[in-house]
Amino acid sequence: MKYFIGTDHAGFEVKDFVINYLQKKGIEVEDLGCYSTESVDYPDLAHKVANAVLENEGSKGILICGSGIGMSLAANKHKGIRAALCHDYYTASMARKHNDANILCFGARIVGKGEIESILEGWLNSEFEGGRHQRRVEKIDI
Ligand SMILES: O=C(CO)[C@H](O)[C@H](O)[C@H](O)COP(=O)(O)O
Repeated sequence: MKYFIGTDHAGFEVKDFVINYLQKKGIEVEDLGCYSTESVDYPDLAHKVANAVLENEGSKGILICGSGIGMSLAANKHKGIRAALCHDYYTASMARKHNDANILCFGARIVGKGEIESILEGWLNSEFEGGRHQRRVEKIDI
């Protein structure tokens, strides 16, 4: 399973923390930017990660901005992307179990590193449950 990660300037400082966390679990991660705290526009990174996920079957993405809102809005413009803005273990877990989300978004100005670990755990420990949720997920794309 490969992950693509992207942040804007607000998310830049936690990016390495997330990458290290995933790599320690043996997960391959490709960093698509940004590469400094210089101000950038979150949609540019959201579109980059969304396209990478769509082009690489079975891959997933992580997008981090200040609130996580802008990243999720932009990524969800792509057909086939289900980007979930998560705040804790429960929301991250449900995003995988019920929504089969393929991009995890969170806000670096909202959650600290302890909560980020919980979000990543909730996401990584949870699998899509299918069944009635499959039907509902299929109704998302129009
Ligand atoms: O997109 C966002 C809000 O929906 C993100 O939180 C951005 O990181 C934020 O808007 C960036 O704000 P800044 O004042 O330009 O740092």
